[in-house]
Amino acid sequence: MTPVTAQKLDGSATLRTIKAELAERVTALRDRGVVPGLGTVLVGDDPGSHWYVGAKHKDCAEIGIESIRVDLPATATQAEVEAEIDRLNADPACTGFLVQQPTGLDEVALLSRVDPDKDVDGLHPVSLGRLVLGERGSLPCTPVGVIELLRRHGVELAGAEVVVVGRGLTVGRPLGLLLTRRSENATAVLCHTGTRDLAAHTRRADVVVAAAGVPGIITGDMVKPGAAVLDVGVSRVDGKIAGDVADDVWETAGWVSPNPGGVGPMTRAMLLANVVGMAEAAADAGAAGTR
Ligand SMILES: Nc1nc(=O)c2c([nH]1)NC[C@@H]1CN(c3ccc(C(=O)N[C@@H](CCC(=O)O)C(=O)O)cc3)C=[N+]21
Repeated sequence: MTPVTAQKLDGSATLRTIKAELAERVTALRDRGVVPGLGTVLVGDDPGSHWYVGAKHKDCAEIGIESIRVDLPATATQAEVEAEIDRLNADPACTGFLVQQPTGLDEVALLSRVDPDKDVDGLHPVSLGRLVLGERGSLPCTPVGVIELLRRHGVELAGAEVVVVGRGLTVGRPLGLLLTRRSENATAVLCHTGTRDLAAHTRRADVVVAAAGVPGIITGDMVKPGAAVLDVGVSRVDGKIAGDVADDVWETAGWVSPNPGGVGPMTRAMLLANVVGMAEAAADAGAAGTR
């Protein structure tokens, strides 16, 4: 066995820290008479999706956020899911909500139906448009979780070369936009299935974010010594979670965010942060309106 040299980017521990910080903000909101409430809409019986939704409600309960859980059978139609979205849009007890993906339905249509001011996933077209324009809005949870995990472990992004592997809507695409903001100042390279020489890109990178969903696609020989490597890929192989990062990466990298225990818990942390932040924004807008 070659020795492990990398330090862990510990998403589970960071989630606990962030929950403690957010619990104080929830208490302050409740003191102002505002109770944050997270809604979820889950369709079907995918075991992963059930686990994620359950974890999100447990997180909420721990820090004083109320939750409204809507579970629909796999046979639910587009119109039935849209009716639930309309109900949550109108429900004052629900300060933010998400439609758990995948649903097997037209997801862009579902996302677009959510009130952008309740879009805690940061994936509504208006939220993504605000991100492109650099305006305030809710931000997508997984890519922000990646950035927050690096920041809280002191891994510098300013001036760094970051290679993102994967161009999906929930991770790679928005992560490129976030990293190139002035506040992050990273150089972002988005690699994907059309990339001619993936290893040539990852070997230059100070930070590699593996979000391809291909088990073991990033191997030790593809990583610069000392680089930070974040495993975002989630595949299930023989019922076990398999990430995009091969075990030998721990021998070369300086930092590794494992899967599980890395970016997954950070996604939950950033969802909670969005719920609290949007409830604060709504409370401030309400207070301004009554002055
Ligand atoms: N509208 C929508 N919003 C989402 O935020 C969303 C979604 N759809 N669809 C699916 C993905 C996936 N996702 C995860 C959340 C937590 C963990 C997580 O905390 N995982 C644990 C353990 C996982 C396990 O043991 O099964 C860990 O990494 O340590 C992982 C993945 C949110 N997603």
